[in-house]
Amino acid sequence: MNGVVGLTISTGSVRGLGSSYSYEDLDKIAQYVLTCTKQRPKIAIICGSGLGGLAETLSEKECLAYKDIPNFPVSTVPGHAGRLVFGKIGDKSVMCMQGRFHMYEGYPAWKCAMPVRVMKLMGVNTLFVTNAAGGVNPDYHVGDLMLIKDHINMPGMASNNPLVGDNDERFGVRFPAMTEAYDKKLRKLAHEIANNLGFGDFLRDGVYTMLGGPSFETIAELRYLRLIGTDAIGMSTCPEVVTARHCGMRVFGMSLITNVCVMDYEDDRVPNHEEVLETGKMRAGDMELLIRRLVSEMEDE
Ligand SMILES: O=P(O)(O)O[C@H]1O[C@H](CO)[C@@H](O)[C@H]1O
Ligand SMILES: Nc1nc2[nH]cnc2c(=O)[nH]1
Repeated sequence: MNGVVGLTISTGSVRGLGSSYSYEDLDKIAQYVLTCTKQRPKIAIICGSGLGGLAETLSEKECLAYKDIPNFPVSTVPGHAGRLVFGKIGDKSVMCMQGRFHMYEGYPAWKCAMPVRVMKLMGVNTLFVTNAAGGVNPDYHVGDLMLIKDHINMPGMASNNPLVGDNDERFGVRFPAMTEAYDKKLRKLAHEIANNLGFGDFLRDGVYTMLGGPSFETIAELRYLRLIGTDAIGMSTCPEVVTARHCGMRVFGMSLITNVCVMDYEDDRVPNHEEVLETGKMRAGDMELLIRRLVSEMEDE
């Protein structure tokens, strides 16, 4: 397959840390992907666990399996189809990742986020990230939609930041700010649209925390996460968002609360991935509607 684009992965970071894909390697992947679609999207959407249905709603749909893209990772998790879907929402070209990469699959943080750099090199300037998450905030209910206003990147705090390693200034600066990781204007517009759609009762605004997974949290861990300001907990998203902000992309994030996080030793409920996927089915339609409206109504960058 490498022969398709003549891509061999180059030396990588001098100290063996961080991405082993150079700017040129990623650009070859981006140019290859562009040969597989007539769309030239400026908007990309990463679909979380069980949330890939949004990609099915695109018009003029074209699909490209990750396994058919030279040097692209592959999805290993149920609920992540493992393909790029190109098409249109209204008159806007978009691309969806129907399935993302997680650190618990064995991918380092930079590799989880590597598709974001490919998107950037394809011309994308706005990234939508969605995920399935557990509700840590006791006021949250299963089926709530949470607009992500900020995140706590736990793996990143332990040096599993996707930007670890040599910095290529063509992507961004060595020390990027993350104070406004999630675009305020898009969040405001999403609130307005959600209220018009009658979603006010189940729309939240909160802080997403990423843990590496794949085990769900202990009760003591959940109590700690709440203390530090977590509203929703998951195992993804932060590497993608940090990488997107590093290369100057505008980011909008949304979590679907798929399960309650049990924080009481007397409570026998346990989280499981099947429940996560089931909740996705229950609320996915509303999430899709909100994102489609947002894409249609937002200003181009
Ligand atoms: O974050 P996404 O990919 O939506 O998936 C979430 O759901 C899975 C656990 O059920 C984990 O992968 C967690 O991160
Ligand atoms: N870590 C974590 N990830 C999730 N993804 C969906 N639900 C959960 C959860 O409760 N915890």
